[in-house]
Amino acid sequence: SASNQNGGRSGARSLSPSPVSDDLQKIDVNPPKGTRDFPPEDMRLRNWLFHNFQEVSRLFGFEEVDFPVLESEALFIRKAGEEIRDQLYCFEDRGNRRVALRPELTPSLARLVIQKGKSVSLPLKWFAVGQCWRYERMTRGRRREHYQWNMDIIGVPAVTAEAELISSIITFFKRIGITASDVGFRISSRKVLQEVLRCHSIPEHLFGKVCVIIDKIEKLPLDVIKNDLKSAGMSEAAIEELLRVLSIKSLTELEEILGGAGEAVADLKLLFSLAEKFGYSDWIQFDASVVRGLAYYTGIVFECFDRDGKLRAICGGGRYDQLLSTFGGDDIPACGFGFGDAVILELLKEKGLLPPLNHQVENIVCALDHNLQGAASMVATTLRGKGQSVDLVLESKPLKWVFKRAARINAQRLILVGTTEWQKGMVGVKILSSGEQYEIKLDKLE
Ligand SMILES: Nc1ccc(Br)nc1
Repeated sequence: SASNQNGGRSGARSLSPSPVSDDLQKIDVNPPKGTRDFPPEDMRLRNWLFHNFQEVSRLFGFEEVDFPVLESEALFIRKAGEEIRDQLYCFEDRGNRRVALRPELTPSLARLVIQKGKSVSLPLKWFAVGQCWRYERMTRGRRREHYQWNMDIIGVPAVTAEAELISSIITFFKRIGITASDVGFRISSRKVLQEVLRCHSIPEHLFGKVCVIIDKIEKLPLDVIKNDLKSAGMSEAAIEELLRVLSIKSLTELEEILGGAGEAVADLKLLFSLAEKFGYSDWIQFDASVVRGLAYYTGIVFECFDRDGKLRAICGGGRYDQLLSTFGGDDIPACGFGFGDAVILELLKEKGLLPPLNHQVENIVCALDHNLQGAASMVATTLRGKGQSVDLVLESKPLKWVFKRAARINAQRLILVGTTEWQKGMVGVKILSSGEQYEIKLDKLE
């Protein structure tokens, strides 16, 4: 027989609504390419990590700030050929504005400092933990978002600020069990590059572009680096001298080449002597090849690496004394770092240092009769009022189910609300670890 639109026989009118309407469609339940969900077990690890970020920031007297994930694209448009620019997650909004998902936090921080102007007193010590984005066309399976911890000191020209920032990162590492045997900091100053470029009369405006090219020295063949430097306007002689200086691994040798009068050597010597006083000399080394890939750094730059050499940089940062003035703000010195949430977790996994983090609830409360559901809600509310966590069983369930759930949520106590006990104003308590059980007046329960 002919089937009607509901798949039934002709003449027989289906009373139920059509099984499949136009609105229903099977959606992709995975998150967008390059992004992550945080189911409870991953969220617990993320919260643990962020709690340590926040605790260290508190120990160092920093104030928390945040900014919109969506920013004007103009904040990130720099002409130095940075990867961060090539991968900008940008679009035109419905108001025809060019906007971007922030790829980093520093420009937003600079914008807010300028916005605050004279209403804030320097130095500012601000920190943020925020999601940052990049759009990689060729998703080589790489992520398009990560969370970054940033700490920034605004208004301090001396390298005491950089020494403090490095100390904060080391404090974080110590909190989570990472030692100087696991990781190290490579430290240099872009003033090294600057002094070499000046010796060869390379114009200042090429500085950022040259730094971005040099940052790729470990990732690209040397002849590509040389060609890029030549295209950027450097002579063969300047390139050779630059590469020679970049291979220096000791401050003594650097001083021999650059002399002791320049800012680069002075800054680095002071930083290493402060490190001695902080007690973290074992964590750091001078390495002239460190330049970092952001165009706006102007002085000390540093990055943290895993000594086994298996992972990408764990974090990085430096001084950016010109950024605020390039945004039209005053000439205010600044330095900071970014610390992503991904590589550190890979390192902790490598080192067997991931913390055991289970869901835990102090109480599971269950009515033994459906007429006592209200009473169970009162018990739950009483306990919650005393700061106790409660998983309230919300439907009539067999006790076997309740015990299974109690085990699954790592409940410490089972509170049973039964008719006989409740008539006496009492509830049943079972300590799930020991099996001990007793009855108690509700107002005595704590
Ligand atoms: N800048 C940036 C943003 C997002 C990811 Br994932 N990596 C780097």
